[in-house]
Amino acid sequence: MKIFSAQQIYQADKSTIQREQITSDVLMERAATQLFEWLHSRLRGTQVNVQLFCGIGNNGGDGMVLARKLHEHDYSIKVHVVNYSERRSEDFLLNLERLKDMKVWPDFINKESDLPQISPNDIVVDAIFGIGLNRAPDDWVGNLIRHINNSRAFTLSVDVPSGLPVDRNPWNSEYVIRASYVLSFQLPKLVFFLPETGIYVNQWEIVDIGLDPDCIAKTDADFELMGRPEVLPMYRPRLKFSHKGTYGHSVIIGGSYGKIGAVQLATNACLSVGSGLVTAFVPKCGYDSLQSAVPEVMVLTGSREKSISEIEIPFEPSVVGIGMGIGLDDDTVSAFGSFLKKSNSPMVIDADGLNILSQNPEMLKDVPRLSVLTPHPKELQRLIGEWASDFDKLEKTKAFASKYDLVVVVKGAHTITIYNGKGYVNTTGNPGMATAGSGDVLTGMITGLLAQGYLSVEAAIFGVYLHGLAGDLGASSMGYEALKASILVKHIGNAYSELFRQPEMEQKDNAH
Ligand SMILES: NC(=O)C1=CN([C@@H]2O[C@H](COP(=O)(O)OP(=O)(O)OC[C@H]3O[C@@H](n4cnc5c(N)ncnc54)[C@H](O)[C@@H]3O)[C@@H](O)[C@H]2O)[C@@H](O)CC1
Ligand SMILES: Nc1ncnc2c1ncn2[C@@H]1O[C@H](COP(=O)(O)OP(=O)(O)O)[C@@H](O)[C@H]1O
Ligand SMILES: [K+]
Repeated sequence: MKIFSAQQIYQADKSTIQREQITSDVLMERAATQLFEWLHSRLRGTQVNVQLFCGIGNNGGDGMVLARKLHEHDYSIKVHVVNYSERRSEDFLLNLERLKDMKVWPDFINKESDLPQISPNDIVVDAIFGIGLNRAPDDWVGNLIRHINNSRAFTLSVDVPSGLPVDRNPWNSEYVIRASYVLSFQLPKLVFFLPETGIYVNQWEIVDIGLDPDCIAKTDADFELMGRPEVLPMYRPRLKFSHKGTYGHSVIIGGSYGKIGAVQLATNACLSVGSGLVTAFVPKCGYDSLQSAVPEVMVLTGSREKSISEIEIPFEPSVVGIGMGIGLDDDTVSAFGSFLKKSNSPMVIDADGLNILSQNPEMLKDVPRLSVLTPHPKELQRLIGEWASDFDKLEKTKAFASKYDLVVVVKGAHTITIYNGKGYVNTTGNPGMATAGSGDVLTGMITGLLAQGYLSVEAAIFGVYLHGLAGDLGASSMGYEALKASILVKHIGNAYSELFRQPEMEQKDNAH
């Protein structure tokens, strides 16, 4: 699913209005009807107080329409107009009149007003600001937002949490609604998925308001949300008359004294994701443990006991995954550098492999194009330098990836794969995966997918999705805390099955 900028959303609104030959208030009515249906299907007439806070733009207009519909269905409502500007939108005014025609009289909140009482049992509808927010809310509006947050009432935000701009970080983090639930029109917003701004969104859901599908299809989005429908078509089926050679020979290079487990996890994951053959290249101290822990894996060793000082692979691997637990010894660094110089096909680089690149940036030119780099935030920072915000981080990563023609997997709660100026936002995974070695598992999986012929960007996106799904399945049986990296590996097979399971309630199962 595409993720649009505010400008692109306005364009899609405009194009829908033109194409369907409707007026903008018809689109607003349609949007707010969806909001009403959502709320009504959950409340089913329950006598709860609904307090609607509506701005004076079109987001407030949506709130006005919702208020009218709730009133028509005998809900107990209180409507507040947050009167932050005299420049009221036409559709807001139109719907304010329609509400008054039904003898519902909103109160107008301005700078001098007392803050309204909100009980924790009320439902708050937040329709103060939408995607039109372009500067910090005034302090009195910010205080009202804080008051709503402090009420602990269930807060349903219309389109976006008010006070959260869609293309930058908020000016003042206190002046943003902490939404219990966001109903986002047609498409999700990038801010829902970034660590600095995703904290304002507990759960979100798309409401389909029928925006022009041609316009959406034609518009190039900088970011895309990767759910099952986007990932499934990337799957490469196994062929009946295939053999292990069909699915590639992966080589995992890494490990040092005390860090052989990283290679064990990566090789195991590489096999489980479907690589035909897997060889590990480790220092001598890793030989026995690897041979007994993962009998399917072949093991090569270097000449040293505790670290890698040269990398010699006596055959042409389909793909190499390198860096986990490899350490930063001088000899390891030069072995890594020489290995890069003689490598031509895409590889996967993780952990200390990335740290070596950060410390020796002249090596970057030797990284084969279309290689996949999998940094966690600290490793990314060492590679691309400090950033001012998540938005800045993504721009800098895009520039870095384009400069060296690489795929960069920015790991996090919503891992974002960056390639060719675009970002692919992952939807699977959970906080149980914040555990030692889960990154090693991901590296092994992406390597194993490349071995099977997936293109670099697809191996990264598909691997990240499947890795998160394995984590979700693991967490569903054992919870977050006990989830360990080795359990992720055990669930890779289940994750494949889950990918192909037909959800019974696909239509309704779209909350996040
Ligand atoms: N355009 C359309 O056809 C549709 C728009 N819809 C709604 O319209 C919303 C966008 O509406 P608007 O463009 O009117 O914008 P908003 O309702 O988000 O904001 C209202 C106006 O306030 C002003 N403003 C921005 N920041 C401010 C601040 N800090 N203090 C005071 N004033 C400020 C801006 O001029 C802005 O246009 C969407 O989020 C969505 O809820 C929906 O009704 C669906 C259809
Ligand atoms: N809160 C979270 N939600 C979802 N996924 C997470 C979360 N925290 C970590 N992960 C995932 O777990 C992996 C952690 O990788 P990394 O930090 O490299 O771990 P390690 O170095 O221990 O192997 C990444 O794929 C990341 O996306
Ligand atoms: K809002």
